[in-house]
Amino acid sequence: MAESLQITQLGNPALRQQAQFVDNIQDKRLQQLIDALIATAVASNGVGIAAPQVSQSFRLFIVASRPNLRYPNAPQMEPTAMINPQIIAHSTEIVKGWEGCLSVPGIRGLVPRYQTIEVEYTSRNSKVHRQVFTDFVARIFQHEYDHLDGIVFLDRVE
Ligand SMILES: O=C(NO)N[C@@H](Cc1ccccc1)C(=O)O
Ligand SMILES: [Zn+2]
Repeated sequence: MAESLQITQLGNPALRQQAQFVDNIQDKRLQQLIDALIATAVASNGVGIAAPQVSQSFRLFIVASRPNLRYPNAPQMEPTAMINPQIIAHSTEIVKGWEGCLSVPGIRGLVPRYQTIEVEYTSRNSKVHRQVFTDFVARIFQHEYDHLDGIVFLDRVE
């Protein structure tokens, strides 16, 4: 298991950068960053983490939903690296749900998100995926996707 990295906190400008498109997915350093992000999410009991949260301004995040103390009813899934992700379509339905952020410790907020989204992303083996996510996994995706544009959940709390 790779070592986990220090998480950039709110107030650090690195969290507000516009992250850059990933050109070479097979680059060794990028693959090591993916391993470190997964280790960091697991070590922090997170269900997701985005590269800007370790001050790496790449359009890359991990979605790692699994039931844990912080989100006991989270669905179980394999931690998945999503590279150059896009939201292709979304439901009109919007639902509010509680979110936290590893970069904003100790604070939760009620955040409106699309209930269902159709997404496209490239996985770490350079395969392009198109999938539909709903409810909590859709929420995590939208939360991480925001980080790639320097947006944090507090910006969306009504
Ligand atoms: O800070 C992050 N990811 O950026 N991690 C959050 C992700 C998250 C997203 C949406 C709802 C709940 C939780 C976490 O608490 O694991
Ligand atoms: Zn976050």
